[in-house]
Amino acid sequence: MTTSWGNTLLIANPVAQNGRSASLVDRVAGLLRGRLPRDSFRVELTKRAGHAVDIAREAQGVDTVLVLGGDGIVHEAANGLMARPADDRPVLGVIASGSGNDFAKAIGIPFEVEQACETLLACEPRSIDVGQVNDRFFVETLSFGLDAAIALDTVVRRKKTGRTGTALYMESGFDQLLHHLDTFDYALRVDNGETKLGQSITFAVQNGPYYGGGFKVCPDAQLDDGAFDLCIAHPPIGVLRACWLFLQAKDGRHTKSRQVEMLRATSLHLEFSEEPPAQTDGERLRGTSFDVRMHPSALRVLAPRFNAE
Ligand SMILES: Nc1ncnc2c1ncn2[C@@H]1O[C@H](COP(=O)(O)OP(=O)(O)OP(=O)(O)O)[C@@H](O)[C@H]1O
Repeated sequence: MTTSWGNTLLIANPVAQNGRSASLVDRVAGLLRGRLPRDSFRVELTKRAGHAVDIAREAQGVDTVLVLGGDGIVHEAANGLMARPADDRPVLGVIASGSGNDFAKAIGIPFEVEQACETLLACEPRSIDVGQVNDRFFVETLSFGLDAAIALDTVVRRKKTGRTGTALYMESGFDQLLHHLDTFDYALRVDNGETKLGQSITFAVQNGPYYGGGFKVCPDAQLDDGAFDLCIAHPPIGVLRACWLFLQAKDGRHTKSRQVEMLRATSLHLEFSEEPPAQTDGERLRGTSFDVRMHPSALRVLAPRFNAE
């Protein structure tokens, strides 16, 4: 079987999903070695947080970078690849073995690793847009406030309990909803228009539709439409109403609520009066001032389809 992959590097995060990912590396490597031309495939394990950025940025003579891990390792590899000139940017492929795997879901990669490898081997590269917030790139999600607090809380909770996925996000979600329903004052300028002041409980800027282990916060977000979809939940929202909206968001049914504002943008400037909890692709982000811009069709990914159900 021939693929269009060329020289292929697998970057594997052995600590993803509380270390369960480590046991998958040999399985994936064995499977792919058997299907790719001799000497065209090698594996590198990450040794520390941030390592995948360096590996992806510095890989020489590589045409395709595959990652094995969660949204964090996808985020890091994408940042490494985006630091390279566009004409020397390998294609990205994802084998999901993380806890949330929102990006893999958005590009239609199955979560079972053998199926993921078969799917990747059968598909051609497709271009996706990449977002940038200050000096960081992101492929799926950027959010501030309650939902970011939930995403960050899941990391702590997962280490304690070993739980993962939607169940974990639900557990963190209800805890944050009951105890940290905070409001953040913001000033927002969309596409160089007028600056508008507002208050938010959650503020999401999505490239793809998912965050938080499959919550469809912006159901219409498309990875290849050259624009961000925004979802802003405005106060006042009581605890019961917030819990209801949270459950609705699992299937993207929250968007018609009167407290929820949906927007589209290709660039935005966002200032908060105090530092909110913030995440991008599930990784913590710090600060109060955020410039967000779009890089249309900047990265090629191995994807059978976009925005899988
Ligand atoms: N060898 C390593 N040692 C410690 N941390 C690492 C190592 N390699 C990567 N990391 C860090 O692990 C974190 C989590 O990685 P990843 O997202 O792949 O798994 P996950 O958290 O289980 O999945 P998800 O993000 O989908 O919930 C990232 O912040 C990454 O920087």
